[in-house]
Amino acid sequence: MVKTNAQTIGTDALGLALLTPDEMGRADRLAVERGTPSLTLMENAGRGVAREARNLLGAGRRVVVLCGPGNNGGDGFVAARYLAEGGAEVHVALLGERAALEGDAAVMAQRWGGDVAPLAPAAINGADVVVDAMFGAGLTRPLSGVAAEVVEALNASTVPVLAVDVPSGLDGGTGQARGPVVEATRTVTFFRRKPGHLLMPGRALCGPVVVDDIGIPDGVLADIGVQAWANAPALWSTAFPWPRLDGHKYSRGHALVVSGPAAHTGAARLGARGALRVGAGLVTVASPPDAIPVNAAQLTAIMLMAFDGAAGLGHILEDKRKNAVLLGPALGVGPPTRQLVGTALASGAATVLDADALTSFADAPDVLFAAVASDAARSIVMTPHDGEFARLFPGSAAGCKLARARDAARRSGAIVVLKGPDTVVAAPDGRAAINDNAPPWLATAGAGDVLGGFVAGLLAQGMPAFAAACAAVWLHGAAAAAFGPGLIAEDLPETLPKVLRALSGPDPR
Ligand SMILES: NC(=O)C1=CN([C@@H]2O[C@H](COP(=O)(O)OP(=O)(O)OC[C@H]3O[C@@H](n4cnc5c(N)ncnc54)[C@H](O)[C@@H]3O)[C@@H](O)[C@H]2O)[C@H](O)CC1
Ligand SMILES: [K+]
Repeated sequence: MVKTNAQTIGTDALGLALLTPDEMGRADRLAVERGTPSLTLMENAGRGVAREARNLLGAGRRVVVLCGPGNNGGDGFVAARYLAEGGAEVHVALLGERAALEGDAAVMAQRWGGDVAPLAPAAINGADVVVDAMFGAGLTRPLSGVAAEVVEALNASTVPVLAVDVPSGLDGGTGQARGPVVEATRTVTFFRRKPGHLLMPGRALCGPVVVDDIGIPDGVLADIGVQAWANAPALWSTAFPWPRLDGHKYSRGHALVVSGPAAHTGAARLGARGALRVGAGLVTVASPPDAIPVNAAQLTAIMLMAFDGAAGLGHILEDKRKNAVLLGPALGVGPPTRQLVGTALASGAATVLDADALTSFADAPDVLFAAVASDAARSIVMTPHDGEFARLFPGSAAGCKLARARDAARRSGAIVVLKGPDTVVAAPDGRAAINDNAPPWLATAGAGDVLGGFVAGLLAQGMPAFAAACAAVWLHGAAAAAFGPGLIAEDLPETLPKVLRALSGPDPR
């Protein structure tokens, strides 16, 4: 087990660690300090690139390797050598002078021994596959000049492109491109993925990412102090509230979901259904008087309680068995909802704030953050989409999604789930998980309501907030993927059991 941030991450979660380009450079250096020559790292990296290029080459023969002026290019020279030794027709094109190459890259260029042409758009003509070894972790500014022209030619062609480490032009730390960027068919990277391999548009630009072991020992991760992970069951399964033989519905918590008025009750029922399906022992919808008939007509195992205003909600939450509350969807934006949020936060129950519960504080975020900070130990999760996020955290509206979510979690004191195709879950202490299993058809009305219910249901069962938010986001994506296109929000809770079975938790004890 590796202890990090007072959180025990199972050793099988080590594979989920995400390293920034700087952290990756540190991993390289630590590996060298521990006895693996950097040339060996590059040899191993280039050999893996050659393997992946051969896979893409298929029946073709002509490989063009585009090399940049640094060690990304060094990887390319190694790959060229292996591909030529394997019988491919290999052409290398280099940005800059061969004599200007330094260090490991210069050594590998020397070992290549074959011709090296100047980098130019025409270099890719007739290629059956192109290896993009121009820029990797050392990118410092947008591509320009001939590199930009080559990228433009590549993206206009249909030739398969294998990117080395990251597609040239992509910032491996942020997943963003500040200028021309290669649209790769596949990417091969080394030791661990970077946040930019999972964050959009990086994930789309990389294509499938292959992670090769090049001889860097996992032990370096403890020295680096990993703060970001890819979201997957290995990250949170040890904290997942699998049912126990001696359990009963009261031992599995009681989630409360606050309903909107009569014409806006579906969101609460979607959340409630999600909370029940994910395992909360009991779920109650708290309904304003005018919505009682419509909610009552549509609820079965989910219970119903009437409340009228913040005082009424406070009265319900005096019953501490209701230990998790979800509010926001379809409540309406304005002071009444702000009062409901204040009541929920004051109750001590684990709280999930979504939609209108967030937007209602758009003109006074610090009021919300003060209420959240009042009990920092409590489990509070915010689940904004980009629009709600921009209203609450206007200063963090642009830039790297990972950094924005972390900044928001630190400022608010809550777990922040910044939703999207690359949902980021961030904790105030800097821990973050990036989720990459959500299919595009998850973007459907009400899906966010179900996600809030999954979070509330896991919190009700006592799961720690960061782990609960990561698990809920992953289950949400997995249920959508399992169902397939044509998904509507109502299908998510009903597909969850199939996903939970596949997770195959420990035999009940
Ligand atoms: N043992 C090792 O070092 C290993 C390294 N790996 C590979 O190394 C690269 C990172 O190499 P690095 O030399 O740091 O940077 P790049 O090759 O990505 O960039 C080259 C060089 O280019 C300059 N530069 C940056 N941006 C631009 C730009 N827009 N236009 C022109 N020039 C630019 C800058 O000076 C850079 O230094 C890593 O990605 C791996 O592929 C192996 O993976 C493992 C062993
Ligand atoms: K590259």
